[in-house]
Amino acid sequence: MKILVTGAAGQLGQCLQVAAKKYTTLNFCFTDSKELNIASAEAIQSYFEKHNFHYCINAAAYTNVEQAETDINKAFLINAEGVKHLAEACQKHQTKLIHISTDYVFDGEKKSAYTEEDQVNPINVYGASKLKGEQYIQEILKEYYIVRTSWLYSQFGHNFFKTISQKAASGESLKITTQQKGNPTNANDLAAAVLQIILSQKKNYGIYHYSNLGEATWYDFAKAIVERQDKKTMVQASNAYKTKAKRPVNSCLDKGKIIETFDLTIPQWEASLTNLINNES
Ligand SMILES: NC(=O)C1=CN([C@@H]2O[C@H](COP(=O)(O)OP(=O)(O)OC[C@H]3O[C@@H](n4cnc5c(N)ncnc54)[C@H](OP(=O)(O)O)[C@@H]3O)[C@@H](O)[C@H]2O)C=CC1
Ligand SMILES: Cc1cn([C@H]2C[C@H](O)[C@@H](COP(=O)(O)OP(=O)(O)O[C@H]3O[C@@H](C)C(=O)[C@@H](O)[C@H]3O)O2)c(=O)[nH]c1=O
Repeated sequence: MKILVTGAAGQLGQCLQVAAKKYTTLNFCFTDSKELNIASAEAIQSYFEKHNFHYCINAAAYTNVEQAETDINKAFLINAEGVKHLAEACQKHQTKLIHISTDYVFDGEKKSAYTEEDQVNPINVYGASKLKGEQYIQEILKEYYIVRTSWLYSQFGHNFFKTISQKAASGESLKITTQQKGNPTNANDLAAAVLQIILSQKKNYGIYHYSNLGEATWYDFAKAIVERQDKKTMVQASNAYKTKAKRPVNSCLDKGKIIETFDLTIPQWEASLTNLINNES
C-alpha cells in the first residue's frame, strides 16, 4: 500500500515517520513543504500523476494560532485552499484522504465534550481556516477521514510541552491560564491511531475525534509537565493571560465514535505524558 504524507517535517509528520518504522508492508512517501507545497495546485497534480497513492495523510498546515489573526490570507491559503487542491487530486486519482483537523473548529460554549455531530463555530482565524478545509473535503470527496485532534505535543517541533519544559529548565517562573480546558494529546499516539485506521481497511468514512483521554486546563497541563521533570519552577494559575486570538473555553472531544469504529485503546493524557518524558530522558 502506497501512502503519501504531506507536511512530514512538522510535529505530527515526524511522529508518523517514527510510527511508520513498525510497518514494513506500508510504502510511505514523506514530503516536506519544499518537496510538495500543498498551496500549489500544479505541484500537487503533477506529484499525483507520477505516483499511485492509496492514501494521503495530510499533516501539512499553518498552525500558528496567534500569527493567523493577522496573517489571514496565508492561513486560508494553506489550511483551506491547500486542502482543496489535495482533495481534488485525491478525487481524480482515487486516493483516500486522511486529513487532520482541530478542536478549534468549536466555539467552546458547550459544557460537555464535543461529538462529531456538534455544531461548529470557530472563534479565531486558525479555526475558521481549518473549518473551510474540512468543508472543501466534504464537498469534493466521498472517501475521506477527517480526524479532529487537540493540544498536540511530542518530542518534535514547537509545542506547549517543549515551551514549558524549556522555560522550566531556565528557571523562569510560569503564569498559565486556567481559562481553557481540553485534551492534551501525545502526537505519537495520534500517529499510531492514524496508521491503525489505514490498517483496519474499513470504509467507515467521515469525521472522527481523537485525543488522549482525560481533561485538563493549560495550567493543569503545565503543572504536570514541570512536576514530572522534577523542576523547582513555580507554576502560577492565571485568569488573565493576554493573547491576540480567542480560544474555546471548553474544547474537550468525545472519542466514542473512533474507539468503537476502529477498536482503539486510547491512553490517558497523564500516562502518555509520563511515557514521553521517560522515553526522552
Ligand atoms: N499542534 C497542535 O496542537 C494541533 C495540531 N492540529 C493539526 O494537526 C496537524 C499537524 O500539526 P503539527 O504537526 O502540530 O503542525 P506543525 O506546524 O508542526 O507542522 C505542520 C507542517 O506543515 C508544513 N507546511 C506548512 N505549509 C505547507 C505547505 N504549503 N505545503 C506543505 N507543507 C506545509 C510545515 O512546514 P514548514 O515549516 O516548512 O512551513 C510543517 O512542517 C495540522 O493539521 C494541525 O492543524 C490539530 C490540533 C492540535
Ligand atoms: C506559553 C504560555 C501560554 N499560555 C496560554 C496561552 C493559550 O491560552 C494557552 C495555550 O498556548 P499555546 O499558544 O501554546 O497553544 P495554542 O497555539 O492555542 O494551541 C493550539 O494549537 C493549535 C494548532 C490547535 O489546533 C489546538 O488544538 C491547540 O493545540 O496557554 C499561558 O497561559 N502561559 C504561557 O506561558
